[in-house]
Amino acid sequence: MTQISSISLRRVLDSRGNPTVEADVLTESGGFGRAAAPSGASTGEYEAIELPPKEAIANAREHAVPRLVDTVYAGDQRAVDGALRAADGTENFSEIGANSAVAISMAAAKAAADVLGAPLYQHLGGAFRGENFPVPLGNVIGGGEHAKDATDIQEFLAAPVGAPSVSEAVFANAKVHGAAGDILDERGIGAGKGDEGAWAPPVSDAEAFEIMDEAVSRVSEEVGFEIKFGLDVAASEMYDEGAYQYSDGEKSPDEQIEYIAELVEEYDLAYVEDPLDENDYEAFAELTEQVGDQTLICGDDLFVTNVSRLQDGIDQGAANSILIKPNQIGSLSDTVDAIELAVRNGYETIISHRSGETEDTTIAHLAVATDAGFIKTGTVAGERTAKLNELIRIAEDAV
Ligand SMILES: C=C(OP(=O)(O)O)C(=O)O
Ligand SMILES: [Mg+2]
Repeated sequence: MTQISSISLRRVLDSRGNPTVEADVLTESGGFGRAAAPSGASTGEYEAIELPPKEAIANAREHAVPRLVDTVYAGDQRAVDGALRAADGTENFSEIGANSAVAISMAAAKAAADVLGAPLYQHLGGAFRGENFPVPLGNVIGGGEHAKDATDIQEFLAAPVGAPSVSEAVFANAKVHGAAGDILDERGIGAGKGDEGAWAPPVSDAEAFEIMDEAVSRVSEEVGFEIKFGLDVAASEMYDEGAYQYSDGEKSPDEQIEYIAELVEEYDLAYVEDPLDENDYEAFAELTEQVGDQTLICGDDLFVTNVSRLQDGIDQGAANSILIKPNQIGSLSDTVDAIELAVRNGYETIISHRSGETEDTTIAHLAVATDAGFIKTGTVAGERTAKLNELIRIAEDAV
């Protein structure tokens, strides 16, 4: 029933106005799935390879499509992803492109769900998936690689940890974004927005902390539940010549550990992603030792959704949570392997968007299917609200 009968690949626009790969998968019984690859700007050194979309599409048409069509069943995700791996023949999808691979992989899952008449989260998670819903982490203020002349730290994220429901959490994050805008106005600071729709004001990180702190406490008071905040430092992007390069000077790795530990204490941060360079497992382990019982120390560029990098982290006690981005590794099976390894070892999982996104909502389903504690998918902007609104619908559907 779910045998793949055709695959179409095309270029579509992403939220930055760049082309990306979209895949349609059809099954012999008429099941249909469509998915598009997102794209990062602050990419990790060890991510699977995103090829220019024209090249990725041409190579996937030549090598992957013939192996899948009339042969593989969309309902057998391992077989789909195994065929993609075999067609590619490299460790990092550099032949057909992780962008083509992940689009086909996700579209096949959707086609299978369509045949079964089940929502994607149900197909991926099965009857025994957990009953929890992820807490959305919402990017409110940001800079780094996502906006020029703004903060050094890439993302200041609202974390509505006390929200009684997904929809209240989603609306709370939007309110925090609004409150941060008000506070910027009150301070006479004009701000544009970065790639993910977060405010990108020309302020120091210290001022951004003040604004975030004020915004979450205003909204927390209004909605009546606890809202914390967190960071994606994206520290690999600032690491150069053995030090972290901030606008107001540099910090050695030891100073960086001390600085982050102080921020965790001072602001009671719920979440700190990539506070250290992607090659410095030892420093991650040191920071995790110091503050890992108070906050989530998350590896994004550190782990790149890759089981072998995650296993190294587990062995060394580096971080206590992992950011999960399907396009960093190139297939849903590899993604789920990383999630399962994390869960078996007590690492929290945070399913994440990329800074370049489309209307695709797969990550909302994946987060619910795998019982992830958190989902990072922005706050405002259509390609972000696509996922958040889907989460609200899933929560309604799942009761
Ligand atoms: C979402 C992120 O940005 P990008 O997609 O640019 O890597 C991130 O770093 O977590
Ligand atoms: Mg990151």
